[in-house]
Amino acid sequence: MNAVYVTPPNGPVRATIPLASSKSESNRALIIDALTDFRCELHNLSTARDTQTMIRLLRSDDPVADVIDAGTTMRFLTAYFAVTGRHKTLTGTPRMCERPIGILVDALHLLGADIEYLQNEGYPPLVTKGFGYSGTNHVLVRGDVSSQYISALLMVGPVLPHGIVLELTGDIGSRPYIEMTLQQMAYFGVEAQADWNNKTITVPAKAYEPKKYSVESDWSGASYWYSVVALAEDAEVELLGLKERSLQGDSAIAHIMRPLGVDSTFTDSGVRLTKIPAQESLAVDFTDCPDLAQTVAVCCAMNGISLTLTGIESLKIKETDRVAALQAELQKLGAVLIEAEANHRYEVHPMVIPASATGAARIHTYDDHRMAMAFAPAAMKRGLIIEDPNVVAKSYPSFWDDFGRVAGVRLSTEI
Ligand SMILES: O=C(O)C1=C[C@@H](OP(=O)(O)O)[C@@H](O)[C@H](O)C1
Ligand SMILES: C=C(OP(=O)(O)O)C(=O)O
Repeated sequence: MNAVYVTPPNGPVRATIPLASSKSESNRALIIDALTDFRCELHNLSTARDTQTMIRLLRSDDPVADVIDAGTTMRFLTAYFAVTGRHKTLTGTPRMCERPIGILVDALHLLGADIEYLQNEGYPPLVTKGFGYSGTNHVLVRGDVSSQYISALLMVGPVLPHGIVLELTGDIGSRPYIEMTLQQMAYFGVEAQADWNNKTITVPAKAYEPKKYSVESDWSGASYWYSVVALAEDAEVELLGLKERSLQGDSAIAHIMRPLGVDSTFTDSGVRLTKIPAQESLAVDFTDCPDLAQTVAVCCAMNGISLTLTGIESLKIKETDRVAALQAELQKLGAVLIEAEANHRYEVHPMVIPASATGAARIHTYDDHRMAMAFAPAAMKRGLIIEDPNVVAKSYPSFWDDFGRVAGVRLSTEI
């Protein structure tokens, strides 16, 4: 499918959505399971390509592990293969080979891992060649580039002879993902001590306990449905399998979307979204929840809400440079995203350019699942074409099936 044409609903939106499960939780559970020699019983693992790739690569004897475009899979497997002394080449898409990994590899080197870069220093592809404990278990790791390096080190920490002590430097981004890692480790019997004031996390040397574990539905995937409800004239949507008290930091979408006009009522089966009046402007710090930034930016742009965004620096090193991608595509909807100050404050100004002057909106998705899914809800207001729609397979393979089930939204493939 080259593109999909999405048209606005012709009546009220009523839908019950069985969400995909979280790829973040799944990928952590899979690494921990591997460290118990696959003795856990994992339920409701995500169908996301990132998770399916993790499952395949953990079980494979192939000397080359191609993670495709999965950041967590690349970072978590690098630590796992390194510390377990495996000889593996880790590679991925051209974009994956532009996403930095030097901070993690430096830390693993210090612990005693033998890792070599195959092309560019600090970037995949790389090869893990063996492990001889250095005697050092105390490592300094920057906290302001990607939390995935920290999660990767924490999960392999218990199998090192003296555990691991991580001292985080700089601001800490995506901290809820680090907390998710610590909570999943605790569930499997390894209690780490996190001292957030001193930015130090101490993990004991201890075997994980093999257990049953069931993965929750994906709050990041839920965000697109919040945007649908905010943008549709009349909407009520129920999202199944979500919990109010979640391991996932992206559950923050429930609070962020309230001033944007969406109320959340938690039920035994999930959460029901209904419409309430929206504010005219909003400021959101995305430091803890970077994956929500695109959804909220598009939602505000389409609903005439001025948005101030902070904490979005990490967006530049994700599946694409998401700041640049948003800037280019929001323009097609008549809105602009500008860097307001050099101190990383950005603003979305909705509808600066009259819709009549912008022509048919054909949204380019930049090999980024979240570009496709963040822009799709704009179809509540106007017809649009989303290019390369299958990109959603990375985290939410059934996204278009679910979207097509929304009453009155018509999807047609466009060649
Ligand atoms: O650990 C995880 O599961 C993730 C951490 C975040 O990355 P950063 O820590 O690089 O921001 C997030 O953007 C990504 O989608 C998933
Ligand atoms: C950034 C993301 O994933 P990753 O870094 O794991 O590729 C994402 O899913 O938005």
